Amino acid sequence: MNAPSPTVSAHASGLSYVSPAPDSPWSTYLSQIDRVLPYLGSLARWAETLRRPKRSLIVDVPIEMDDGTVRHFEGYRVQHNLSRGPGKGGVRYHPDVTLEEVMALSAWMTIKNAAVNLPFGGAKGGIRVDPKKLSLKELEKLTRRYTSEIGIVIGPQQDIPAPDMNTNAQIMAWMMDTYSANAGATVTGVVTGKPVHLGGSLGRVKATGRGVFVTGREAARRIGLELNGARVAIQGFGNVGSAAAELFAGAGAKIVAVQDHTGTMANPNGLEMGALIGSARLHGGVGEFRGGERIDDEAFWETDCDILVPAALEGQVTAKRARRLKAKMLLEGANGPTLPEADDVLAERGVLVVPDVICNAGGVTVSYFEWVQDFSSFFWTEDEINLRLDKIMVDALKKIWDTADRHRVTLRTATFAVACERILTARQERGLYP
Ligand SMILES: NC(=O)C1=CN([C@@H]2O[C@H](COP(=O)(O)OP(=O)(O)OC[C@H]3O[C@@H](n4cnc5c(N)ncnc54)[C@H](O)[C@@H]3O)[C@@H](O)[C@H]2O)C=CC1
Ligand SMILES: O=C(O)CCC(=O)C(=O)O
Repeated sequence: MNAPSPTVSAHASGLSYVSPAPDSPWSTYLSQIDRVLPYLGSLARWAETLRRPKRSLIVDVPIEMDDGTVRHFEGYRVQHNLSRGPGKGGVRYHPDVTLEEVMALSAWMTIKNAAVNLPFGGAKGGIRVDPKKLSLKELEKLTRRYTSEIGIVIGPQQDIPAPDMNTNAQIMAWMMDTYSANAGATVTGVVTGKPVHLGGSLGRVKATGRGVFVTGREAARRIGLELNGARVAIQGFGNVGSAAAELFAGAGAKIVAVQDHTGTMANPNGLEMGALIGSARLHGGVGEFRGGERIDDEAFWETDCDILVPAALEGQVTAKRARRLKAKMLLEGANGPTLPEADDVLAERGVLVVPDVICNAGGVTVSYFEWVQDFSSFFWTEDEINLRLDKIMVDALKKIWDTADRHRVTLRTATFAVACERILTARQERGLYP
């Protein structure tokens, strides 16, 4: 009898990763892989490697709450692919986090790290929790216990977490401290995105937004769109969205609409960035800002703009919304914001999509710089970091653009082609026998 095919055995194990729910992040990722296969030549025979995570860890994270009760949270760390180096990718705290979502986020890290040629595989982690409902003490306990639980798979040479949605430098500091306490020595290189006093890198906080701006500026130049005076709409005003907004405004663009979980604010003459950032900080979101008009959340997708930046959650750009967009260019600050069907609509309508796996790679690029600086204990200036970041992003986009022209495909498929060639070549060269 023939051995069962990997697909059959994955089904038999009860995992959902072979037939995910339509429009789920993992199904979006699998469809992106299907689309790149014709451009991989003989390397396509290794494609199954990309369709299954190397290692998925589910952990139970019990903590004592401030009222004395004990609550259990579910946490994850998925290492999607380790062919090119240690796992690398952020940690998300969100009430909707699932294993399947973390699988997709870790897979996009594999593609992203290869697209900008960082010596990393892809990984991601998360806890299903609404951190806004925890006290600071509960948040610290949760982070420390989660770090101890995933301590068996992370490490500066194994897998290096970093911030993602609802996590930040303070959370990275607690993770570093817990890992170090368990290891019996300070190990700064186990996470990136740390505070600068603890081995963090200058420039990391704004690096993802900066990468969105730099790729956006390059793409705009190539399609003849003048940034000075361009109208930009942004969904998500957290780490990524707010940093990108500031840089676009600094280049003379008008931020005409901003949406976050507290509402959507618009002003066709441009929202004043300093005031908006101050108000968002004070009120925990943009919804209380008085320098613009509050509009219906769904109307955001019809904003009269040149550039639209989704910088919040996955699956936001549906086919229906894609048909209504007025933007000439979509810059994916978020991971996985566009569904495959919407990609097709946007391509048909001639809307340029700069995909997540290159557009938001600025964060992990500076995380790589941080990891290198931690190893050498020699720290660079912010100017050095920004210069190196800009060069990596511009060079990577050029290669992707050339690939898109050569194969006559979208920038997303071209980014996957560049990345998958690197990943699968590494896989092939490592061989099959341990
Ligand atoms: N932080 C980083 O370095 C990187 C983040 N990303 C991606 O960028 C996206 C945003 O991440 P961060 O800015 O770090 O997170 P954050 O936690 O700093 O901000 C998230 C923003 O999204 C908004 N948001 C949440 N739910 C929303 C909803 N239903 N509708 C509209 N807005 C909503 C929040 O209000 C907040 O403004 C995520 O997709 C993340 O994976 C990608 C690369 C690196
Ligand atoms: O900085 C990092 O290591 C990862 C950032 C991240 O999670 C992402 O790019 O989606």
